[in-house]
Amino acid sequence: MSTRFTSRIDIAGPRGERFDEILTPAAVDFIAKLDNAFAGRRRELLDARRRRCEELASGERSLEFLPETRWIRNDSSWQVAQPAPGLEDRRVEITGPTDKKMTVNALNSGAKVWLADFEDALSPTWANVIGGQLNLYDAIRRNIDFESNGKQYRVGDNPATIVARPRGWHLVEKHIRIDGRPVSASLVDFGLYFFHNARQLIARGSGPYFYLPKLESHLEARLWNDVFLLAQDELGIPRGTIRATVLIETITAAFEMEEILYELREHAAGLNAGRWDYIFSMIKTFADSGADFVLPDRAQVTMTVPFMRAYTELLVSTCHKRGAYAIGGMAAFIPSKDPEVNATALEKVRQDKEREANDGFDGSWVAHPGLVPVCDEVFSEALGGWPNQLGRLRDDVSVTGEDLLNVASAGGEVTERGVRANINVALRYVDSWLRGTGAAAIFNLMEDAATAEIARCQVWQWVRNGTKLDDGTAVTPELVRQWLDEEAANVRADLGEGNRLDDAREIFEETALGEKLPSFFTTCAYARYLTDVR
Ligand SMILES: CC(=O)SCCNC(=O)CCNC(=O)[C@H](O)C(C)(C)COP(=O)(O)OP(=O)(O)OC[C@H]1O[C@@H](n2cnc3c(N)ncnc32)[C@H](O)[C@@H]1OP(=O)(O)O
Ligand SMILES: O=CC(=O)O
Ligand SMILES: [Mg+2]
Repeated sequence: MSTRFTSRIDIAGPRGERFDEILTPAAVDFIAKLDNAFAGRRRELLDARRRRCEELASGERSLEFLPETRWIRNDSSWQVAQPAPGLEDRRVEITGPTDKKMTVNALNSGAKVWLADFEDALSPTWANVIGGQLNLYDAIRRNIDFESNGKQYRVGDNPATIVARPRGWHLVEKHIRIDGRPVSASLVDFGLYFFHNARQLIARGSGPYFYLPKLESHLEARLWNDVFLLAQDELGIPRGTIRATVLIETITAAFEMEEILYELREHAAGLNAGRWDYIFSMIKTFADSGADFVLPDRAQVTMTVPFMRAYTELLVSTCHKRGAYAIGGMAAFIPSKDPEVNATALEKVRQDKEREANDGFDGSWVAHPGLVPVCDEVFSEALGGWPNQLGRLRDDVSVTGEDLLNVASAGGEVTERGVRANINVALRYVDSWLRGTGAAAIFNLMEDAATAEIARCQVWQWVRNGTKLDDGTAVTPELVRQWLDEEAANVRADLGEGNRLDDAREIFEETALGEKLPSFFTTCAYARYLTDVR
């Protein structure tokens, strides 16, 4: 179905129940204003990404702290905005998709913040995108009570502060078209949430807050800042009301952390160490740069390997120098009904949070309500009565560009088990994503889009480099195809009827075994499988 709101805007896609409450003419018009103002710059920045990527791959260029922005790093006079209402204490942040049940559960989880996810944990079907907006709309207005399986769901008295995470700049939303062009998915997710909820949130003592994913440069942060300025002006909301926490989850952004905070300083709340996409970015950026950049099995790339420590140490010291919160990342372990597995998971999460708290982070992420208490306990002890650790300036930290790029420092090895694990988890996750679920529990771990990206990129890198396994066998396309057949058969036996394994396999083959390494599996898989709109 296709409905014309104005001469320029088309909404294509099924009209779900109450979708018209989100896709009002005024809201869609607001998206169109954002698109008109920023679509061109978005395209230019995506071109700049591509050019930089090619230059890095060909060795024409290397990564360094930018000489032209040294003045920003050397100017000690600037700080980011003061913490906004509801964001003063961020010791525990729960993340999760915006389906109805998870929305209520996350808000009631005891976490200080809920990252309402339209990104790594989203399968961007039209139903999920607009349904998620509806759930947020209802939850903010305390109008989301329901019953399911005999359990009452109702937002309690002290809910978490909502921080919405729109999709990244690389994605489009094909169901909203302006002059025939699909609109930036970032602008759709941001725009609809902001348009409908900013005033409500402010009236309730909170505000319109965002996590910004997958930025690759400070110029992309500048674009977001300009989006915020226009959006606030359009709705007559004072500039500086929005707060944004930027995920540092690409290697190029790690070289521009201070500049990113500077660009957004009027709206900046902090930086987050998005470890999974960071690993993905590291592999992708240097996939063709030779053996020195080949990472070992995914399970061996932990937060304690030197190049990952360099990144988190730099993040904390950069944030605290500028009065910004440093928020830790996601340990993938989730609670289990098996007491032994559960105890191990809780212990692993505890160790992860202890390391972050000791390093000076102001809070961290958990994937499940059952992990809120452990994160709370660890950070409460480290904070010692304060809402943050901004006072810990970490002047002792000195991280060089070489430290950030020292992939070889990870050591470790590549094994048959590691290759098979990547194939297996990628198939399972992509199957889930194609069926509309963007976060899944797989072998007692929380897996999302970043996992599948790491898994298929590692395979590509190992094949490209003819990497030798621990037993001396080289990783070849033929070997991977043989293991792919075997792993697909195993996975099929578990998934049963109605699975999308054949499609998942096709996506894996294209994105892990093709001649070129695609930037994201989500972009092509979205266009091919999640929408009929061409
Ligand atoms: C790389 C990154 O970007 S990390 C951030 C993105 N990823 C995420 O946000 C993933 C968040 N986590 C999840 O989605 C889920 O925890 C999963 C999919 C991993 C597991 O979910 P489930 O299989 O439902 O777990 P489980 O059965 O243990 O859930 C128990 C209860 O907790 C709820 N729950 C589990 N995780 C969450 C969550 N993150 N938010 C809110 N509620 C949750 C379930 O809805 C369920 O509620 P119920 O008792 O009312 O039915
Ligand atoms: O978004 C978080 C990450 O780790 O990736
Ligand atoms: Mg991420």
